[in-house]
Amino acid sequence: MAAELYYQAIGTLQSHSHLNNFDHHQKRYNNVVTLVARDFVSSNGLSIRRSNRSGQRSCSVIRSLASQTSVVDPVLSPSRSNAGDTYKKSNEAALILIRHGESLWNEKNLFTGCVDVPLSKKGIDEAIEAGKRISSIPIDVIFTSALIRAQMTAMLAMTQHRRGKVPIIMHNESEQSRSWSQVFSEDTKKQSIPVIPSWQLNERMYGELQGLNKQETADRYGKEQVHEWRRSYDTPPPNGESLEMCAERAVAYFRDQIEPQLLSGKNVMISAHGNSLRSIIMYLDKLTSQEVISLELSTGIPMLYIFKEGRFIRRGSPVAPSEAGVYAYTRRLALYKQKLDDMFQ
Ligand SMILES: O=C(O)[C@@H](CO)OP(=O)(O)O
Repeated sequence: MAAELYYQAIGTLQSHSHLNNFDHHQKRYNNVVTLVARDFVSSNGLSIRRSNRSGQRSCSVIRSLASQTSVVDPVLSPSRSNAGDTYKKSNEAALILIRHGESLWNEKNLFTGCVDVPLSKKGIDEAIEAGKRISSIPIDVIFTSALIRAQMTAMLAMTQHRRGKVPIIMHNESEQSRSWSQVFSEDTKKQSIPVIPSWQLNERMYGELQGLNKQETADRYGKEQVHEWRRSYDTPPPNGESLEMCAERAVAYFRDQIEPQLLSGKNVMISAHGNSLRSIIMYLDKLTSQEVISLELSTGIPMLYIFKEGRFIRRGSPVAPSEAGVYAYTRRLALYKQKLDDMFQ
């Protein structure tokens, strides 16, 4: 078992990159992943000392404790696990970030922003593939943007999850929608995962570029100008949002609504967009406004962080065709997977 898990860690060392054109940070992430592997080996009984040197960063002060969701996963419940004590002590939570699969406008190379376009056939396949990669990672609550491409991605990914819980969209738009979508069985609630949509996780509003072809726009305004609109931190596209403006609402939402869930031990998946996730990753990894320029996210590749002792620790990003062998599991994640193996094999 220890050896198998060690090789999963090594697998991650060899296959962690989802960040294109990101050499500088690649080195930093290599360090992090190396430390992850050391930590991992150490937690499996081998005597390799854990170093403090890492790219891990402290997260900001958690400002509030949100109410707990009613969903308690029996797989994680101490009473159902011989590793219950470990769960209590480890006090960690998984955070999965996923950019939606390819949309019909990604396929056509059009600026999309807040236009609500569904996934392409390729995007559907990517979402299902992403689901396979995270099928053994615990998920207690899902946050998505209000846009269908992020919601489709989350739902399609969850069809692959081995735990088999049902993702249910929470309709909090009005008192009536809340009341009309109530569930009256505690058992059924326990077999459900709340999916919380919010506009704050939407793609950056692309202003007057929405619907324009990216190549034609570059031909017209120049490659440099378009690159600045697309990747700079503080230059907004005409009448649209800069990454900085997008970060103001996406990171605030993350801090107010998502961090408290992680702090209370909930495992969270966020399904969102290239730029809303870039701004969140900038916050998690403490990137500078210069560094974030070269951060590119691929469609449909899940990224895993562990939230532990107030810090976000990147655990690698799988690029292999299946979930097995791509993540360096923490001890807690390995136990969860083992429990699923025991339950479903
Ligand atoms: O068009 C968009 O909404 C985004 C994401 O697809 O494009 P960009 O890569 O320019 O941020």
